Amino acid sequence: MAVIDGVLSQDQCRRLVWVARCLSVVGYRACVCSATIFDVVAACPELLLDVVAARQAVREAVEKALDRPLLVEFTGLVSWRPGSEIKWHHDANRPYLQQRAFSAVSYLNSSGHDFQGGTFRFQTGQPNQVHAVPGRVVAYSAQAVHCVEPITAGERFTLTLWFTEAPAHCEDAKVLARLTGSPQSQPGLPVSMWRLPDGTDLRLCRLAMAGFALVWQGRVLHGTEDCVEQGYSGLVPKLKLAVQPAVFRLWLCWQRATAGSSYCGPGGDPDTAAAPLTATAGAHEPLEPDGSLAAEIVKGAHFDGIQQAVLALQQLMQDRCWPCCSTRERVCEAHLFEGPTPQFPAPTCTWLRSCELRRHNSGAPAQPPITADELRVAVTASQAALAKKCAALQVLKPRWLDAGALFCDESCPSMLPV
Ligand SMILES: O=C(O)CCC(=O)C(=O)O
Ligand SMILES: [Fe+2]
Repeated sequence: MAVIDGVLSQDQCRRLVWVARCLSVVGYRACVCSATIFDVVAACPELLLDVVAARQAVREAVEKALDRPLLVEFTGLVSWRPGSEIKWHHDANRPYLQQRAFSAVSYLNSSGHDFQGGTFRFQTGQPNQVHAVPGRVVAYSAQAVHCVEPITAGERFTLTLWFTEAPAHCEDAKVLARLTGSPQSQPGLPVSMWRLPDGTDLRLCRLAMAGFALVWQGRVLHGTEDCVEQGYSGLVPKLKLAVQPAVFRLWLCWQRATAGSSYCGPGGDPDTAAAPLTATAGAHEPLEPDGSLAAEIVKGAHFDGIQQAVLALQQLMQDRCWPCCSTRERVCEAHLFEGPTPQFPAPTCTWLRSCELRRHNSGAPAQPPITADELRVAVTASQAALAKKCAALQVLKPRWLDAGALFCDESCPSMLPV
């Protein structure tokens, strides 16, 4: 294991925190939100520049410290809110994670200052604990047992990289494929990954965050119910997809209930979080919707099971609107749906040149690194494709996107890299 300081600059950390705030969604574990590199590609490809530069700096620092070449298998920005923790575990503890060889967690903000708790501990060896300092990286074998103590206040941000030595599991080719629009199959996660112990189904939360709901037998589903989970083709009546602003408010309640006071809505005040939505997205609807409130059933959209519905919606939205639908991130959404076309700033091109996405080392297939021009073309193409898809998807646009109630954390850097 190694603790390396100063890998990322304060400014890089600040920008990554902002990217995480913009794009992260529920789905990893309770009270934790995360944005994978694919979420960044999907929602706002220009923000990839920050992520790729940081990812490369961390990879190089870890390769040097561990004295071996590494391939990135997973890149994620993670926001840990009060109530979150991970008990003793190692990072390759699932049959489908056996390719994972090393882990590197980069801290983006400070324990004791930006958040309380959240100490990282190793079960054996030295150092046995690591405190978060912006720019600090802790790297360790994926087999090393460690934990993160509960976060008790504030929000803890990390950039988590997992490394593999198996070229087939390297993430880079998939990132490039996404950027250039090549079809990319998404391996399904085991259903258990989507369920919280209280029965809350994170897929339904994601749907709700996007302003959609699944309706079955006239009522909105909140938790997974085995009868609809199975996805057997004989399911009658079928699940229906509804546009459901009231469910969105339910999600806010769930988020508040699980995250305590950490949920930071518009203006930063948890109690006012729902206000702009109430004003614009169905002020008269009671908090607990029933099936009759699923006002706009999207015509013809019915499914045999939750996973099928979620995947279909995801595909329908071309994987693109999906991750940018959390409440605090309407800046990005507006940017994507309604805002001016962002310009790709010239200075970043020079900067990009050093940021190869693709590795060519011993085991990996030899590929030339992506050039700034190639990435620029890919980004432009993906933005154009996005604009077209969004235009075609107006019918599915969640109502609350019309709210125009944009907000921005004052500590945010400007929307575009400079
Ligand atoms: O955030 C950290 O310090 C470690 C996170 C971790 O152990 C994990 O995501 O598996
Ligand atoms: Fe871990």
